[in-house]
Amino acid sequence: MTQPAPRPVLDVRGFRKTYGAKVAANGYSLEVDSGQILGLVGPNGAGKTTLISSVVGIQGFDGGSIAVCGHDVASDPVAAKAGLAFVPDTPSVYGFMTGMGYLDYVCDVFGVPAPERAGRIGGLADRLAMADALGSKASSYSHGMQQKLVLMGAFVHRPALLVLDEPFVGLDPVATRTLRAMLREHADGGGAVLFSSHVLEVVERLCDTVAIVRGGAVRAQGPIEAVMGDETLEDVFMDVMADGAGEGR
Ligand SMILES: Nc1ncnc2c1ncn2[C@@H]1O[C@H](COP(=O)(O)OP(=O)(O)OP(=O)(O)O)[C@@H](O)[C@H]1O
Repeated sequence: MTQPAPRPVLDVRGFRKTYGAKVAANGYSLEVDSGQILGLVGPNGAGKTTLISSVVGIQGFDGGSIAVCGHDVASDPVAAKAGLAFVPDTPSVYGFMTGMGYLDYVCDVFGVPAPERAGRIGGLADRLAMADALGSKASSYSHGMQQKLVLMGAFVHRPALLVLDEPFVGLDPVATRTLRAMLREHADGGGAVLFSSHVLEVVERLCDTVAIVRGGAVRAQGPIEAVMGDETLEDVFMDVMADGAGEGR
């Protein structure tokens, strides 16, 4: 990133989303500052993808506001999207494009200067063991390779905010370790990260802050040490699940 991002990089206030009678987000707030990684955890159907979909602008919402780098996603969506990259839970790439063609396309969309592209792409390809694959069509890639390509596309334009839905699913152990390091470096370089995961050990190791959602509500959030106290994140998660068991998820 060339300029320090405004604080907070992601500002979610009073976020409310319903699907018919189903309340998938009940009006909660959360923030991610520059330098921070926020882990979003919760059981299946808790509302994690709902939040992420609204943050990245692929789904509207019913109440509250979301701003990325100070740009409101509803009233200024292009500016908000220019500041973020999104990695969905299922990689979706154009199979007819080569990996290099896809990355070049992403660089075009986000205005990555041409002289910088080869260096950035080469560096990411080396780290994620994708150098030999970029000349092949994405349709020939395995699931994990497609995931790596989408990750490369997210990192290549150096967004202020990285939003990732279950980013570790499908990655091999080496790539998992590499991605953890890349997310940490992104934050340490002044970026912000929001990601969802069911792998609590990864969240515990990697994140600065955590939000535990259940039934469309944030049940616990804050600095990860404060949320965990003397327990593991798994213990706290189980406490949250047990508390109010029988409520809708
Ligand atoms: N398009 C939709 N139409 C109706 N209900 C939906 C829709 N998308 C999500 N929901 C409901 O909203 C709630 C939250 O779903 P969401 O996908 O956000 O959960 P999640 O935390 O991402 O779950 P998972 O961990 O299983 O991916 C669930 O009850 C789900 O059934």
